[in-house]
Amino acid sequence: MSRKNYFNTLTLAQKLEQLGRCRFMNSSEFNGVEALKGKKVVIVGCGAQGLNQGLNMRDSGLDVSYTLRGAAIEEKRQSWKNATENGFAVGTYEEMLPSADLVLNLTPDKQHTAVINAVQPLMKKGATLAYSHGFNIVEEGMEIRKDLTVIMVAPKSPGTEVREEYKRGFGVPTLLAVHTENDPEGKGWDIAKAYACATGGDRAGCLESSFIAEVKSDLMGEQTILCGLLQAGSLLAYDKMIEEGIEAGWASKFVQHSFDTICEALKHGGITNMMDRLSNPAKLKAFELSEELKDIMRDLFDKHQEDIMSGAFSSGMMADWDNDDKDLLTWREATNETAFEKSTAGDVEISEQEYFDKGILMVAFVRAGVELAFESMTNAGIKEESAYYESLHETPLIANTIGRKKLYEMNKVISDTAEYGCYLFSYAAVPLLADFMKGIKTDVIGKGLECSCTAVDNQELVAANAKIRSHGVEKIGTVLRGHMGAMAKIAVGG
Ligand SMILES: NC(=O)C1=CN([C@@H]2O[C@H](COP(=O)(O)OP(=O)(O)OC[C@H]3O[C@@H](n4cnc5c(N)ncnc54)[C@H](OP(=O)(O)O)[C@@H]3O)[C@@H](O)[C@H]2O)C=CC1
Ligand SMILES: CC[C@](O)(C(C)=O)C(=O)O
Ligand SMILES: [Mg+2]
Ligand SMILES: [Mg+2]
Repeated sequence: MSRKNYFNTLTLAQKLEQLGRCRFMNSSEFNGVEALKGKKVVIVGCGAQGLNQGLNMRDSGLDVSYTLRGAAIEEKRQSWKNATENGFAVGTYEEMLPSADLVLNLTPDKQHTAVINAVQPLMKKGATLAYSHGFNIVEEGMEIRKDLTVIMVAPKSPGTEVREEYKRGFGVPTLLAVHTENDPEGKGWDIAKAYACATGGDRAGCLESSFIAEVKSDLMGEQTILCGLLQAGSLLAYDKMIEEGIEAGWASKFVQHSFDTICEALKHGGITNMMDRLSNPAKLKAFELSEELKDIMRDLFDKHQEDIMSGAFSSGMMADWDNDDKDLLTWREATNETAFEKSTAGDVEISEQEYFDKGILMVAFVRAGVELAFESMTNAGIKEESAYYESLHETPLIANTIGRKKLYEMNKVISDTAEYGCYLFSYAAVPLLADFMKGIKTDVIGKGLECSCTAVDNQELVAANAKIRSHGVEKIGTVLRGHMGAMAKIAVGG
């Protein structure tokens, strides 16, 4: 199939301008859902994002319905059940699209070209088409009818959390964009802002972004720290504990809940707070391991970012699409067959603090992964705010999915694009870390440091703390978490 990488058609100046678009939007810039009041919103697809965004938008007072491909309706597939069991009207493209004012394309990225080719001829003149990820526009060069407005509202979160946060009276950080080639009436921003208000995104923090900045950062986050490294770290940690004689049920439960437990500390106070949950000797050990991990994995992180920027990643994945998803399905099968995935969590108590004290290696994986992803993204021209959302901010949300049903759940909940990238990274990272893992013992995974003394060298501790706290992800994180805290209070009336 012939595809044209839109990003690669731009001049260097245009690429840099698009990539550098990133502005934190003030809450005074939003006017609620006004621009969409009385308009007909039709969502194509009712999966992870489709269902949860639709529920939020309806609760925000909008007229929301769904359109599904014919077979999904005839066979009453899961997407049909998702929509109808939640009381939404569902119809064919022909029934629903001609009267729609705003059409949200929330189908898998692989299907976008076919979906858009089927959907756009039925859309009325001057309607708006929305995406939650810009792959189709940026990497496949999809061209949309010139009378249609094209926007993007991309939640930086799995669909389940988009809904849960909204129900709490809040939302998830969201990137907004209007496609420069498709804003014929100049209404794109008003619609994108109203859409973000309807999903609750405005309450958590929105960035004025571009399709390009979203794609190049989203792909990087999901491949490396958000999914790829959480998968590699889980598999390596479990295998090591079994090799070292730790009881399998305990190891299984420990790995399943380790990242979500330690990332709760990350969510509240960044890497600094996560590391501060360790005793000083354990913190120094985690610091040393994470420095080593950063040295080993830096080139791999940079390669993923480079391949994303050049288009090599997307052409590789699209070749797999054209090959009936052979690599994706092989990796999925291999992941399901790993010892960790096949293990059963034991009926054992593990306290919250134990996840830190006995999981020094897991803390090291998180620090190394968050910092490397942030560094690779910002070195490539992605702005710090976007890089923060795609590294530190979203890691706890993805870790929660592993806590629910291990790697199976994570890979099911994320998009197919993220799942492919996750395997691509993790199946490169696991062998890369083989020698490092040979030196790992139960003092850093499974049992904790043997020595109970808390003495450390002052200079060493001061230097480690300074390096952790002065990292760019900590500085921008403090600012963005400050906005989120303030907005959460406003949203819940506190
Ligand atoms: N998963 C996530 O949390 C996130 C996803 N995104 C983006 O959101 C978009 C949607 O992803 P996601 O929610 O994961 O998708 P899902 O895989 O969960 O949803 C698939 C939906 O699309 C429908 N569908 C699949 N193939 C076709 C087709 N050929 N024609 C019409 N409908 C089809 C399915 O219905 P059926 O097969 O029954 O017809 C189903 O309702 C993607 O662009 C993704 O990158 C962005 C942020 C996070
Ligand atoms: C992290 C994966 C993601 O980008 C997301 C949930 O934000 C996706 O594509 O699923
Ligand atoms: Mg994402
Ligand atoms: Mg994604």
